[in-house]
Amino acid sequence: MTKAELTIVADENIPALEDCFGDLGTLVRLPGRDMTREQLRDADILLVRSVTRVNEALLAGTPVRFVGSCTIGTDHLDTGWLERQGIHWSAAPGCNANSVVEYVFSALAALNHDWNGRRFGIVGCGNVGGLLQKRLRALDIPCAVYDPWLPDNPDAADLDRVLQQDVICLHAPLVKGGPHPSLHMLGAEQLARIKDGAVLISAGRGAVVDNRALLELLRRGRQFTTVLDVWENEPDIDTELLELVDIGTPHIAGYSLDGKLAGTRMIREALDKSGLGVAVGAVGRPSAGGRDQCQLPWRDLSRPPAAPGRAAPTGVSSGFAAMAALLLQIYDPRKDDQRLRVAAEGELPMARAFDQLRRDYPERLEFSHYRIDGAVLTELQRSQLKILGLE
Ligand SMILES: NC(=O)C1=CN([C@@H]2O[C@H](COP(=O)(O)OP(=O)(O)OC[C@H]3O[C@@H](n4cnc5c(N)ncnc54)[C@H](O)[C@@H]3O)[C@@H](O)[C@H]2O)C=CC1
Ligand SMILES: O=C(O)C(=O)[C@H](O)COP(=O)(O)O
Repeated sequence: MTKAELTIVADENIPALEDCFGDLGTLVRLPGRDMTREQLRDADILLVRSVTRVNEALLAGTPVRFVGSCTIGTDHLDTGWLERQGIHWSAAPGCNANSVVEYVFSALAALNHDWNGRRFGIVGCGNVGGLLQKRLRALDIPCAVYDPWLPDNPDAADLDRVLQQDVICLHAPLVKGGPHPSLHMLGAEQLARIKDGAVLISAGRGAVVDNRALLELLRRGRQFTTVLDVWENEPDIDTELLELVDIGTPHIAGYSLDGKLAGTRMIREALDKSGLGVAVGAVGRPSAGGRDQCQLPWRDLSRPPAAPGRAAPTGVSSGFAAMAALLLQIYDPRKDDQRLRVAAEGELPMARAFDQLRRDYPERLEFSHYRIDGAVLTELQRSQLKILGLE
């Protein structure tokens, strides 16, 4: 790219855009869900999140040479087509993995479902599932892992065995072809194998679970607890399914501020590495130094938040509930669940309400920003909270 200034078209929901890309040229912010080819007529760089389908229909005939998705998932990118066109692309592997793992523990805390003494099943053991497995191992909690691409995982098991565990966490990407497709990997047959009393947490991609089959099962009164962060047909999710799940959230498991900023920063780094933009940055408008600015939010984040920076005693003084209450002071997924249920009852069509909740998502910082403040906890609980990231 040899233009003095680049045109960067970006999803308006990407944080720190100015900090991370402002030195390169003109930033055009657009709603990600509705981007059109016409809007990319002058774009050199396209920055998206998971809601923009990036394919021939969007990009053919545009000058876009670099596509960056500030997300872990890549199922919205037609990577084959991009590569055939010589369009450089990058996603942000692992950027919000910690946020998703914290969502899992927060959901269990919200359900007052003590993880001690339970057995976990993990489906998909990459950055998210792998981090969850690492935390569980540190907590001395057994787990079984189904990931057909990782047969040597020390906890490797087949899917059936994983579905027999007490807490089943789904973190597989959406894969439609190849030897191990994940589309509807949990259909009626697999869902029927989940034990009564178990907890199913789906935080990978919605269509890994056949939502209709799940709805049928829940309608028939199956007694396992369901936590859905991801849904089929987002943003127009099935509101009857929402009514029947125990916790339902609008695809925000990865929405810690830390995770979102990491996504933006990783894409800037990928752009720099690609060589498509660095030279332009040097001859472009005077800059305070793009990459340094890009670090700024990180320095800000290293300060404890104004309030609350501490998780303090809550009146719940014993057992798992005390530990759960502390975690819920930091992040309580039931608040996201409530907002989604209220939105589903409101005047906006579901799809718009779902997207609006995601766009206006409140700032959420990860556990590592918090310190325990004089709560009455056992040594075991303190060490568990430390493993989860609190001091
Ligand atoms: N709810 C949310 O907010 C978020 C959801 N995600 C989703 O979670 C997915 C996983 O994230 P990462 O672990 O970071 O991705 P990753 O790419 O690091 O790991 C994915 C793992 O899934 C495995 N896998 C592939 N096909 C599978 C199948 N059919 N069955 C079981 N495992 C399979 C792969 O071998 C790999 O180890 C992402 O692809 C994304 O779709 C990611 C971040 C946030
Ligand atoms: O990183 C991913 O993959 C995710 O699922 C994101 O957290 C989803 O966020 P949006 O890209 O849809 O804002």
